[in-house]
Amino acid sequence: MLMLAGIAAMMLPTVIVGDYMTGLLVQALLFGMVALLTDIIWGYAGILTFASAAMFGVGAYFMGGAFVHFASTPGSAFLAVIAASACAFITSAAIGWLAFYSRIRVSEFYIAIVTLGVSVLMGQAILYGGALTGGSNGLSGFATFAALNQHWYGFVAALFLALLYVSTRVVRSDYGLVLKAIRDNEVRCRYLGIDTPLVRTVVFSVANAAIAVVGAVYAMFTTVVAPSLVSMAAATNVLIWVILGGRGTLIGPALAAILITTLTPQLSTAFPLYWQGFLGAIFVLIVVFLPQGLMPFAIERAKRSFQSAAHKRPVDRTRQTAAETYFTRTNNPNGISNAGSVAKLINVSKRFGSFQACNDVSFSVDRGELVSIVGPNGAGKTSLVRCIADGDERSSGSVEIAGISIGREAPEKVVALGVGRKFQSPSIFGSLTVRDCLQVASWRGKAPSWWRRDAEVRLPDGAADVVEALGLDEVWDQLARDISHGQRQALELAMVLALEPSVLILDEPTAGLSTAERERVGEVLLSLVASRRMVVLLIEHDFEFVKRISSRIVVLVGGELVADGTVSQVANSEIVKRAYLGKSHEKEIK
Ligand SMILES: Nc1ncnc2c1ncn2[C@@H]1O[C@H](COP(=O)(O)OP(=O)(O)OP(=O)(O)O)[C@@H](O)[C@H]1O
Repeated sequence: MLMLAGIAAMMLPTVIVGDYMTGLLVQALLFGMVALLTDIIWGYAGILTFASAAMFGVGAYFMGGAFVHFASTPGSAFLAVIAASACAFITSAAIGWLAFYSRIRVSEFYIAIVTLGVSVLMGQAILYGGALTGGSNGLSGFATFAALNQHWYGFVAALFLALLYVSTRVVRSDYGLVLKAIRDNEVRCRYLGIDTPLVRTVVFSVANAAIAVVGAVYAMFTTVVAPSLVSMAAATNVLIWVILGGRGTLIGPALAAILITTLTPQLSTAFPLYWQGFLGAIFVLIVVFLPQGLMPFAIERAKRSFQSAAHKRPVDRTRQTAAETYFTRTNNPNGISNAGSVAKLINVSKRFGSFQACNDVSFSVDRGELVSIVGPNGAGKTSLVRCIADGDERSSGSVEIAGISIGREAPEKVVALGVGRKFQSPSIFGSLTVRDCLQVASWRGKAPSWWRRDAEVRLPDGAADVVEALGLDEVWDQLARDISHGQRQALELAMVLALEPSVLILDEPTAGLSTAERERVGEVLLSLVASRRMVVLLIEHDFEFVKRISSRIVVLVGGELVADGTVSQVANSEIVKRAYLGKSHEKEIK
């Protein structure tokens, strides 16, 4: 019903404007769809792509080619759509593989360059495609389905609304939450077990296949396909629509594309000399003064006026309930191996060029041990734990988790073995609420829904304890970037605990916390070690705290392991007093 009402509303302009303008609106809606899909790729999956115009061109040329070289029948149109979307999907998957998976490991930034290169290649293939593509003249004048512009408009408006509906559902679903999390902090996502290269490649490929379908519809409607469709100017135009409309808003880029496409013929006729310059000036002004784009600006303004109106209403205290009403506790211990050593390091070394950050470090940790790794600044503590959480980090040696070597596995695969890592500076998702951060963490690598949003956050006991003990329930609906440093530390700790790791790596988890909060973190850790028989590897500078909660202490100095023993053994060790704390601290150790 809503869809029909939407189409009816969208049909209104065709009653008012003439046939020419209706035709222009059809094209504008098609470009609006391209802008919206590009926004999903760039604004949500964080892939700056120059390939949208090329994918659009692929669809248009497949359709034009099918109609010119075969027949203008529904059957050939259907086959052209299938072939075009398959071609766009496979090309995009290849780009994704090259950028995220291959041994070449094209860096994040260079995916933009790869898409640019692929666009240029496609443009050249079309230009020199001979009779198949019509060369520089393109393909034109082919027979298509006889329909009035108004009918085309109805069909394309329905497509537009369907795409808008599906896209909105997807970005508001659990999957959309993962996309936002990846856009915010991809590294944290990988350390939560999310296969971000796969997620991004899938989104890139599916959205590009959809863009090719839009291109095919464009060819059916206009009966003209020309190399200009895949030119650099066309590629840049798509990005301009997205920037002007506002990345990550879906409707914003679509509206920008529709507005610019419909205004261009009129304004370029009225002001032939100034129109392009005028558009360029608007673009520069928006990039400088509204870098988020027009739509987020409008939404922000609307929100502010709504909030100031809401401010005048009395606060509804019944909403300020404890977080327990928002999350449920789960208890699914992830089956820690019965093998004695849960974490085993064998001759682990880490080099940065010629600099040796860790040298032949070997030790193992058994279930139920809380081992603190201590040492002076620059001793190699963080470098060492990075080697445990990411198979690609160490230069030599091996790491085993519950008897299984981590090999050269990426962090998301090491997480699946039971390793959870908290970073030195809190690594969270700033633009998500505390609740959403915990929800993303609570999926533990399971595939989130593309269509629905889970209303419930299910947290295991350890994470739930941190939420309650460190007051995260009080900031449950606040954006993570707006909470205090201590709360961010607590949030990251709770996120990592939501993974129910068998090996928990904590890099200075209490930095920035008050003494009382430190005590509470210590209690939570001790209870996890006692009740879950978890392994905790803790990097901590506060030696008093270390002494109180550790079952063992490992000391690193200059990348070498210089001591490994119980608290009393290490605290009384001469080498540790000299190398780690210095003579003046001897009293403190005792
Ligand atoms: N990416 C890098 N490139 C080059 N050198 C690095 C890199 N990361 C760390 N290092 C160097 O490796 C050494 C060990 O660093 P690391 O961060 O592991 O020490 P740390 O014991 O954790 O220190 P802190 O207690 O200050 O965090 C330092 O000298 C550091 O400068």
